[in-house]
Amino acid sequence: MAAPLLSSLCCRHSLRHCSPRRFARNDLSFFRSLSTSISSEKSLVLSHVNEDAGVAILAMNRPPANSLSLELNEAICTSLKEIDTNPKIQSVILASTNPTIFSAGLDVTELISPDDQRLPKFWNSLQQVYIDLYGSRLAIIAAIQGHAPAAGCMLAMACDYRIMYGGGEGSTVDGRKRKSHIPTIGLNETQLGIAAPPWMGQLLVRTIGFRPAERALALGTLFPPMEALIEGLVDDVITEESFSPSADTIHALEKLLPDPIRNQALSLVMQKAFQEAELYAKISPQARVASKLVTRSESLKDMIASREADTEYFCSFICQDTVQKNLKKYVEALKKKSKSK
Ligand SMILES: CCCCCCCCCCCC/C=C/CC(=O)SCCNC(=O)CCNC(=O)[C@H](O)C(C)(C)COP(=O)(O)OP(=O)(O)OC[C@H]1O[C@@H](n2cnc3c(N)ncnc32)[C@H](O)[C@@H]1OP(=O)(O)O
Repeated sequence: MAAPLLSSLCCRHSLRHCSPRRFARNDLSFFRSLSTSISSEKSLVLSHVNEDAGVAILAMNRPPANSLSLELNEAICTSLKEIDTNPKIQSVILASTNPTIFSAGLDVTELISPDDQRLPKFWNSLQQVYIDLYGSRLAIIAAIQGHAPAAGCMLAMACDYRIMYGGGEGSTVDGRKRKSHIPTIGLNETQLGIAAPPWMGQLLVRTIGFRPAERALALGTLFPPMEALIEGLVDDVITEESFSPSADTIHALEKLLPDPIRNQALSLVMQKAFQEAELYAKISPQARVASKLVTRSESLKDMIASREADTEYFCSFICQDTVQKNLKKYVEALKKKSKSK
C-alpha cells in the first residue's frame, strides 16, 4: 500500500532516486538514496574531514544567527552530500561558527510578504535538510553551543546524538572568556502564533515522549540545558565542572576544524562531540546503519509521503493575513530587542 503512494508523492527534484524498493532494503543505499543534488553557496557552511578519525565537521556559517534561509538549507544538504561520498567518513559533527547561537530556526524574514515562487522552494529545502540529516548513513552529532529554537531544535533532533553547552559565568565556549550565556532549545512556534509542522512536532514526540511533547508544543517551551537533559531533548550537557579536555582530542580537533573556527578546538562541547563522533565511527557501519533504519525509516516514509501536502498547507497558512500580522510583529520585536542591546 505505502509503496505506490510514496513514489507518487516523492518530490520531483530532490527525491527522484528514492524508489520504494530502496526503502525496503536494509542497507546503506536507503540512506544514500535520500541525498539531494542541490547546488549551494559553500561559504554558508564550513566543512572539513579528518579521515584518520573517520570524522567530518559541518559548521553553519550564516551570521548573525544561522537562521535557515533557502540558501543555507541548500548549503547544508550539499555539504552533507559531499561528506557522504567519502567512504572513510562515518561521523559528522553538526555545529555553528557562532559560539552562542546554534541556529535561530527558520529565517523569519523568508515568511514575511513571501514571493510565491520562492516560498514553496524554501519550505522544500527545509524538508530536505530534515530528510538528509535524519536519513543519513552518517552518524551525526549535534554540538549545540548556543540557542536552538524551533527549526534549530529540529536540526538537533534530526541528529544521532545531542550535546549542549550548560552555560555559566565566565565560561570558555570558544576558549575566550565571556559573560554568562545560558542557551535554550525547543519548538517555540506557538510563541510566534504559528504551529510546528506535523513532522517536526512528531519528531519531538519521538524524542521526548508523548505527554512532555504535547505540553512543550502547546506552550512553545524553550528548555535551558539541564531541563533539556532531564526531558531527553539532549543527551549530554557539558560544563567546565563536568568535563575535562584531553590533549589528544584537542590535537585531533585542530586537524579537523577549518581555519576560521580552529579556536573551537578549545570548546568543551566540541571536544565531547568529537569523542562521541569517534565512538560512532568505530561501530561497524552496516550494523549501525541497519539499527538506524529500525527506528527511522517508517517515520521518514510517512513524512516523504505527505511532503507536497505539507508544502501546500505551509504556503497557504503563512499567507493568511493574521499569520502575516503576527510574524511582522514578531520580527519587529526581534529587531527592537537586538537594537536595544
Ligand atoms: C494539519 C494541521 C497542522 C498545522 C501545522 C501548521 C503548519 C504551519 C507551518 C508553519 C511552521 C513554521 C515553522 C517554523 C519554524 C521556525 O523555525 S520559526 C523561527 C523561530 N525562531 C525564533 O523564534 C528565534 C528568534 N530569535 C531569537 O529568539 C534570538 O535571536 C536568539 C535566542 C536565537 C539569539 O538571541 P541573541 O543572541 O540575543 O541574538 P539577537 O540579538 O536576538 O539576534 C541577532 C540577530 O539575528 C536576527 N535573528 C534572530 N533570529 C532570527 C530568525 N529566526 N530569522 C531571522 N533573523 C533572526 C535578529 O533579528 C538580529 O539581527 P539584527 O541585529 O536585528 O540585524
